[in-house]
Amino acid sequence: MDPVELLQKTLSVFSDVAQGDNSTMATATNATNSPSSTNATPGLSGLLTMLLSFSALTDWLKLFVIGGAVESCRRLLFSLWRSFTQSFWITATFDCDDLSFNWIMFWLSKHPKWGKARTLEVSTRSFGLSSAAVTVDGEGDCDSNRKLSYLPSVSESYSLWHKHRYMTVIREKSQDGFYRTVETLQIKILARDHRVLTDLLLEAKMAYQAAQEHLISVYVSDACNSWRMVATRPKRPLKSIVLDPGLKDLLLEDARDFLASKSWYSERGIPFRRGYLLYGAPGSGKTSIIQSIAGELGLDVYVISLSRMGLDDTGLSELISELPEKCIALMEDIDAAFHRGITRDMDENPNKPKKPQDEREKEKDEDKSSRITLSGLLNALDGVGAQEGRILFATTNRYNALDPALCRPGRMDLHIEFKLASKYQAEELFKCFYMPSDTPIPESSEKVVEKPEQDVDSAYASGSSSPATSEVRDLIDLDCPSSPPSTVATFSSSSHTLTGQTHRLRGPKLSASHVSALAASFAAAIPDREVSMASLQGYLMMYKTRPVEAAHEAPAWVDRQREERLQKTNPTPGDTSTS
Ligand SMILES: Nc1ncnc2c1ncn2[C@@H]1O[C@H](COP(=O)(O)OP(=O)(O)OP(=O)(O)O)[C@@H](O)[C@H]1O
Repeated sequence: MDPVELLQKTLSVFSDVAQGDNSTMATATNATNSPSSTNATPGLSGLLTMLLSFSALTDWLKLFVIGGAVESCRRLLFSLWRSFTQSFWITATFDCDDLSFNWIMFWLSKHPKWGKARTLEVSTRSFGLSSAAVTVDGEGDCDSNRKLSYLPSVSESYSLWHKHRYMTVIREKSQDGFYRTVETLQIKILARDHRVLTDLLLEAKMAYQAAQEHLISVYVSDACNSWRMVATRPKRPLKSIVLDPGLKDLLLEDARDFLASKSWYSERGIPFRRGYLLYGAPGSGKTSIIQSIAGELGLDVYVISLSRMGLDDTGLSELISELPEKCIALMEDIDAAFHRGITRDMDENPNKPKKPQDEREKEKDEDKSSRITLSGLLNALDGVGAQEGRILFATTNRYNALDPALCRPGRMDLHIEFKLASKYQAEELFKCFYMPSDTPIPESSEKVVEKPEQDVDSAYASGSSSPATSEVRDLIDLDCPSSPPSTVATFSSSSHTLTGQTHRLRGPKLSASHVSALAASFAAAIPDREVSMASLQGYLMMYKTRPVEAAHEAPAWVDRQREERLQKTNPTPGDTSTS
């Protein structure tokens, strides 16, 4: 039909309808006694009849159908095109809560692209790798392994080439349901083969692990009972911990052997878990040896705090079942979880003044907040949900207070006592402190004592300026055992030859044999099993750069310690200063 004709018809219909309506209204107004509304019906019904018989309607319908089909085709083609183009890309998204996010961000931070980018983010983040102070390139002391890094900016799209592959990078930040800022990173790689992404991830992970080589990661549980990495700690060298002969090897070899025996355990149907209970005097090295073993075995440490507010048996089970297969789970002061209220101090010293009221109230509140029961702990440790492959270390100062069920083999397989310092430990600790860094510390002190004790005194009197021998290839180096000697300004004082200006270079030059002699003299002054290794360390710290004095003053220090202990156990009436 001709459009003009169509328009004319439509207009005439509308005018008919309008006329019909007007006549209806006039009839209703003029003839009130016999209101007749039937006059309106012919108008509407006429319109409907006309519309239905109207051939244009079919044309309209055709128009809708054809239009709909065209739009559907357009959309289909568009999505096909998108799928086609996407088939050339691999799109990977990394969530900030996932460990892979750290790998890829660390890898990105090392990419040269950001050194030239015009828009970028400057960041001091270490991605869980280091807590060292941040240094900027060109800064004086750039030894630090933690540098200011350049990263892609948020909400910008970047393109870069890596190993002849084109990729784009987009970082996004948003808020989750808890108003927490969540960050995601999207990497699109122009490649069809998935191996490209796997290779990239592997590369990022290896780079991350290489940077992590000297660190252990420490995880704690959050309020949602998920593990969260909170810190990285430098690996503590095993040789820096002095225990009775054989103890370190026993622990380390046992743990190493366990990790290598998965099939042995499964063949015999024994749960693949190992527990160590380290108990004994405070400050005797329990925590330190665990940190060191974690470093030696390359395992991360998962700290299970049984007294954490809100943690109940279910939460504990969840946490333990979510431990990774190879890790160290650490429960410190395991006795405290069930015997709070009896503090160590009260145990050791019944005469100790009572704690203030508010502190006791706080402790009571903590008691209420911890909902772990012994049976809950026992089930979590070796119930059906307990993780396989984990090594559990538990420490306590009150061995006898522990429930036998907790200590039984299967839960705690090895019980190792850590005692107060022996003479042997005192001597070795002294050597650890003062032995020139590249001199191996001999295992047995007896073999290396070359100088008689009077030599020590005379050395002290003469200012310890023993001539440097070929054994002394480095200065006494406390902080950085493996760092090379720096240029040194040497000068003599009345008592010592002091060298350099920095802390680590201020020690007197002593030969290994001289240090051994001083160590023997020191050990002779330290009574067996009377002071803790932590107090010995504290004492030696006061003489960081004065080994001769440290050895010489030791007897007086021991006397003072004894006096203090005596005072603590028998305080003079009215004296509240001891704490
Ligand atoms: N055997 C040791 N060899 C070297 N250093 C030690 C030794 N024992 C303790 N120390 C030093 O004493 C400090 C405390 O040690 P650590 O925390 O390991 O003791 P602990 O037995 O776990 O104490 P607590 O039972 O109070 O937790 C650390 O700084 C550590 O360097």
